[in-house]
Amino acid sequence: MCSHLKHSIRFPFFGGGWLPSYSQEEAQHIDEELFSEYSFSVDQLMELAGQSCAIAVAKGYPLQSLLKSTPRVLVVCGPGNNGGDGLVCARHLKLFGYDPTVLYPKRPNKQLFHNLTTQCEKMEIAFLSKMPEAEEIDEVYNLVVDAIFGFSFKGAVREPFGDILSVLKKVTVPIASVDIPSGWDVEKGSSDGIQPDMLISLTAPKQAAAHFVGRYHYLGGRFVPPALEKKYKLGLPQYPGTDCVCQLN
Ligand SMILES: NC(=O)C1=CN([C@@H]2O[C@H](COP(=O)(O)OP(=O)(O)OC[C@H]3O[C@@H](n4cnc5c(N)ncnc54)[C@H](OP(=O)(O)O)[C@@H]3O)[C@@H](O)[C@H]2O)[C@@H](O)CC1
Ligand SMILES: [K+]
Repeated sequence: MCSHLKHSIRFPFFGGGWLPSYSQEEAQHIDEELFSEYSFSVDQLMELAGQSCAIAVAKGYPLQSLLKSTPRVLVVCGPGNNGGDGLVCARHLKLFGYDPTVLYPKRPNKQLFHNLTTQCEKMEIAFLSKMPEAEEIDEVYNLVVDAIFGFSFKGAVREPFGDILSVLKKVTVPIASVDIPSGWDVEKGSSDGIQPDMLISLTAPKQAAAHFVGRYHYLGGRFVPPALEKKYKLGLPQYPGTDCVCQLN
């Protein structure tokens, strides 16, 4: 376990101050420790993470500001826990009055993901069988939630996600990325990757967040116990009041 952070970059956050960012390995250690030492379950943290993503989306793109006549949002979910955050986010967006549609092309055979999928279906959230073309997305949806890959993404993108990311590079509606813009190297970012308008960093920003140039950067996942924050020198900002997201830019 590493509790000493060697590679943090610092960047300013809303209201003043600085926040360190974390390497892929550091993010994975923090994640593991939350489950092993602090006895959280994945379901618990995923619910809080996904709900904070929905709240950040609602703050950045309020219902009354949407340009289309129906509040449709496309939520693209990947095969890991980032995709699970997307399913939770879709469910909470529905509760907030949005009309989410989910694309979930590679579904892991695990009870957690079956449950999250059923919960969405029972809330009459539609699932697409294929990725729409960029023009159709621009025409039908107000924004896209990118929950394809998070901090475990590595190497060249494998299909079907290569094609999906190619479409997302062409859309002109805003993209809100969960934890990391999908397809970006978790530490170095990607100059020719998708360029989200919103990034919701979970627990703490990863190093790639330093390359984010969109309008809204939120921190979500207000579940870090103080002792863990101290051990990893997370230096998290003060969340306002009882809010579970904090705007960083
Ligand atoms: N403590 C926290 O902060 C919390 C974090 N949470 C969330 O968890 C996220 C991390 O989740 P994670 O570890 O499951 O991995 P994630 O990034 O979703 O992707 C793994 C999947 O992607 C695949 N894959 C990888 N590379 C690929 C490639 N090149 N091309 C194609 N596929 C590729 C890989 O496939 P495989 O290697 O199995 O084929 C695997 O199936 C984190 O970012 C945050 O959103 C919250 O839910 C809870 C609290
Ligand atoms: K993502």
